[in-house]
Amino acid sequence: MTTPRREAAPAKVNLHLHVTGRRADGYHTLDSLVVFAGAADAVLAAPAEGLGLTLSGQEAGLLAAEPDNLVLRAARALSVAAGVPLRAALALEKRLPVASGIGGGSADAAAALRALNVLWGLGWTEARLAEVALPLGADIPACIASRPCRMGGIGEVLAPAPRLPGCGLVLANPRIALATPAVFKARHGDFSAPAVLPDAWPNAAAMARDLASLRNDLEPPAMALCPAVAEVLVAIRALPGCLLARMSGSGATCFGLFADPAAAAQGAALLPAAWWRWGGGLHGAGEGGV
Ligand SMILES: C[C@](O)(CO)[C@H](O)COP(=O)(O)OP(=O)(O)OC[C@H]1O[C@@H](n2ccc(N)nc2=O)[C@H](O)[C@@H]1O
Ligand SMILES: Nc1ncnc2c1ncn2[C@@H]1O[C@H](COP(=O)(O)OP(=O)(O)OP(=O)(O)O)[C@@H](O)[C@H]1O
Repeated sequence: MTTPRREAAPAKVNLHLHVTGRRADGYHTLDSLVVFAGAADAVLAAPAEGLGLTLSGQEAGLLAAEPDNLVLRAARALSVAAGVPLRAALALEKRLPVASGIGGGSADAAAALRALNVLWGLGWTEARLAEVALPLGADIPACIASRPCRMGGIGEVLAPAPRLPGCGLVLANPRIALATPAVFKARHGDFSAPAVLPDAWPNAAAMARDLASLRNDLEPPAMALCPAVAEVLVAIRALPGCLLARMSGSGATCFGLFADPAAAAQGAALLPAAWWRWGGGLHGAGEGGV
């Protein structure tokens, strides 16, 4: 039996998120510094006669009833675009909370595309996969890369991020799902200018200082829809060693920035057990995590 292709689907974290405009089709243009956390789902792809998806993991429950998982939609879109038969046994290990602002569904779709790119022997570039993926979700191009990046356009314009220092992240979600369209709809006020960022930060404290002058423009509307976001931010800010706390994406997950993964893991353990919480390092930084 062939070993299935396994791809990590790490959580996306928007360290800042400025809404810079609104297009005629209703989508918003964004400026965001995006990083990926060690917290991740996983997608496995193995050869099969038809298409199938199995779900496992502690966050799979909410998705079980959905006929159109983003993993299956991504597989169908790639099969059509590449002109190859829709054949794969897919498995999703779901650990990230659903509809929580850390792009779990987008990360899963991106991981499925990367896995099928190999399984089907396509050899496509990330940019070509991203073109297929964008109609399925604005976050998927960034998730295909799963590397720190500066996001522009509606999510499809990706530029290199500043060189990041070693750091730790806490992620916490009050277990309240927030729908992205509702949060964008509830946003009022002017648009923001894109941020001005340096080429590199010497350490996490310097990074936190610069990020503190920026915002997540979706935080106020998300808080109006889900007041628990404010509570999560207060709790993260109070953790020993927390350098900055902010909401990610359209919420309700918030992050805390720490000097290193160990401090973040210790901090996460102090948050209420009723919340989904995680602490560790960036994806690919060889971190642990709780
Ligand atoms: C807010 C972010 O999390 C920041 O990374 C993402 O832009 C959201 O990306 P996503 O969940 O993949 O979003 P999609 O599934 O493409 O869009 C859901 C809905 O959010 C709104 N939306 C999304 C992305 C964007 N740049 N402008 C928008 O206005 C639109 O109403 C859209 O119908
Ligand atoms: N594999 C999947 N994982 C999560 N959600 C999925 C998946 N497949 C389909 N969905 C649907 O997509 C919706 C958005 O889920 P997701 O977890 O990506 O939201 P999000 O974290 O708010 O994303 P973003 O940060 O990109 O706005 C869910 O409400 C769910 O109905």
